[in-house]
Amino acid sequence: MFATRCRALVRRAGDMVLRHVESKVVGSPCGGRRGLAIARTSYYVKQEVIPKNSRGWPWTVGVRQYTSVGSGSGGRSGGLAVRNPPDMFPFTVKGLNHIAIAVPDLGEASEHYRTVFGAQVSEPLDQPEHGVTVVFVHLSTATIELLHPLGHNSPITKFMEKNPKGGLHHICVTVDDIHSASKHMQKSGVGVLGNGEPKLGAHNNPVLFLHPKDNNGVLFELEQVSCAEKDKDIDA
Ligand SMILES: C[C@@H](C(=O)O)C(=O)SCCNC(=O)CCNC(=O)[C@H](O)C(C)(C)COP(=O)(O)OP(=O)(O)OC[C@H]1O[C@@H](n2cnc3c(N)ncnc32)[C@H](O)[C@@H]1OP(=O)(O)O
Repeated sequence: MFATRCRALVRRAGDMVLRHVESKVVGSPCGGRRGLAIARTSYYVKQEVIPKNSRGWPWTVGVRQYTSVGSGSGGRSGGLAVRNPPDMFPFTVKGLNHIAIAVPDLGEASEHYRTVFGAQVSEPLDQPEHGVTVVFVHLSTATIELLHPLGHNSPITKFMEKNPKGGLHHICVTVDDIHSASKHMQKSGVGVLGNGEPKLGAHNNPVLFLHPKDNNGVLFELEQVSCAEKDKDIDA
């Protein structure tokens, strides 16, 4: 019922939006309870489907961002012409997961974000597989991961030597299919660090890192987040 109404509604808004919304909402493997559908929709497609209760329609379609549209030639966003990713793109970036900052003193940094930014901060968590200890700083919709070297072979040791006061270390984005993402990166000439196989990260999800020299000098982490986990976030 939800899928049918959504399809019918979206059809009114044009072919490009129809294809996008169908692939993300109607075809979503995370489909389920209707009450969550709106929240899930706006999460996946970045506000392209906006809840609205006028004229008996539960939703209306508004075009805000077109960065994750999977097909069609493009559209307009905020008055600017935008181009869509290639057709049949092999994976989807669902959004920003966290931004990591390497710090020389975890306790001091946690206290800084707690008392200066008013953030909720977690206890330090050792990640021996990754050679770091992390603290999560929760800032409403954004999470900062504070990093400090752990053990003798930490991958962030050199970074700390070059940036003794700390610095922006990496950006982590959530993806729906980390194996497809990894294959696509390698095909595109982007170096996947390590042996190319995902490891479990601090959230117990599979993660991979991409070489900074292939991404404008920025180290990227990809984290695959399961549907169940997203539902937990939406419920919270
Ligand atoms: C717990 C988990 C989670 O979130 O779930 C985590 O966060 S684990 C977080 C920690 N784990 C990781 O970072 C894993 C992936 N990282 C790595 O494999 C390594 O850190 C590399 C990125 C390959 C860098 O290795 P290393 O520092 O030993 O090599 P290197 O000094 O020769 O660096 C090679 C070039 O990359 C640059 N470089 C190094 N680290 C960088 C960074 N974080 N951001 C931007 N550029 C960076 C260096 O300046 C250098 O540039 P020039 O050549 O121009 O001088």
